[in-house]
Amino acid sequence: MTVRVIIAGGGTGGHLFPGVAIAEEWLRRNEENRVLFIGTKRGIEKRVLKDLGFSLKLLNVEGIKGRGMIRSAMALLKLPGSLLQSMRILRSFRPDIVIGVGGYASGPAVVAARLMGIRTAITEQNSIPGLTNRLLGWFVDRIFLSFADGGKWFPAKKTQISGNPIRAAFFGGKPVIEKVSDRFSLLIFGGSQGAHAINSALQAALPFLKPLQGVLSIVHQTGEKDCESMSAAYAAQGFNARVVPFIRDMASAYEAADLLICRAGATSIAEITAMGKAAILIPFPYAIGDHQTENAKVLLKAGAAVMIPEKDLVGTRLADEIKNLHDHPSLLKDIAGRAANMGNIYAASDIVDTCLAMIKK
Ligand SMILES: CC(=O)N[C@H]1[C@@H](OP(=O)(O)OP(=O)(O)OC[C@H]2O[C@@H](n3ccc(=O)[nH]c3=O)[C@H](O)[C@@H]2O)O[C@H](CO)[C@@H](O)[C@@H]1O
Repeated sequence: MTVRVIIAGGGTGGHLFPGVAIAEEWLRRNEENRVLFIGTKRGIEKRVLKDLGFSLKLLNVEGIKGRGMIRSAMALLKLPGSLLQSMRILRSFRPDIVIGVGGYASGPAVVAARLMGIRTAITEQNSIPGLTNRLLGWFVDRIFLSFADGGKWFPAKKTQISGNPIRAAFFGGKPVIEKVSDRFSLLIFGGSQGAHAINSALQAALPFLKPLQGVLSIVHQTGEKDCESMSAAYAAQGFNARVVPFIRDMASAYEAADLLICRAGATSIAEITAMGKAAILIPFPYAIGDHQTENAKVLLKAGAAVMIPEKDLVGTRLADEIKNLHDHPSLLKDIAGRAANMGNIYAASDIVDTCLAMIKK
């Protein structure tokens, strides 16, 4: 049986990449299966899907919540148009199922599918869902949860705790970046868009990391804005670092790292645990319901990560945590081992199994 699947949504990597993981799994099952993505032109999907070999259709849709009265009203006015756009795409592609992965484009695409009698599902990566998914929960056939906690926002009989799907490269791929074996390798990144607070803290930490200068190997993803200034800061302090706005091959970057310094987005957490990596987590404190702190605490309680709340993020503290983990290899290894115990690499496979059963019914 061949299946035609639409993956709708994205915007940030935390929503899009679980969708990519599900798409990969459909194609792994049967290379005749067809997958189409629906997103927006401003989302990360526009920049990354083509290189991954996936087709993308764009909707003219924006976020409604938290954007001021006028912009919210304008976004609302665009909704009927994006619903019609979605229906045209669905009529032409004829999917067996539409899976919303969160983000603006998932709303109209999933509602259009529902109106047209096509099977629907959503994935919720966080323990506290965003507005689009909360509303879609009432319409869809199935809700796949990364965290059991997310369930309390949705009708219970539709939910399935599947875990957060991660791409195959994170657990079976061959690393292309060689690890520099005699160095202590840091991978610093701030979610899919970079994090100014982490970049600033690193700059402030560099003078205190001087004792490790000859030992550190650093890869730092800054986002677009801070790339130049961060490069200059490393050069000025005499550190050798590879500084980039975005990393395309994250699986290899994780693989080569001894220690990660990053936010605590749900998809980053799923990847860290699947790869069994030690991390210093610095949750983004303004995410809905402070859900990144909740994500980080799950690891913290299991001794599977170190956490620095952003309010405590100063150069000395960050440098001390890095030095401590460098100086105590057994501690680093224990943290990585406990993280590995929490990894779930079967989420995409479980989601595709359930979707197949829904389609066959
Ligand atoms: C600020 C905010 O609200 N962020 C949310 C957003 O985060 P964000 O989009 O940052 O998502 P995550 O941290 O969960 O995931 C980042 C994803 O981007 C990839 N990546 C990252 C950097 C890079 O250079 N290259 C790259 O490919 C990572 O491998 C990962 O797959 O979505 C997540 C999942 O809904 C939420 O939990 C986060 O709270």
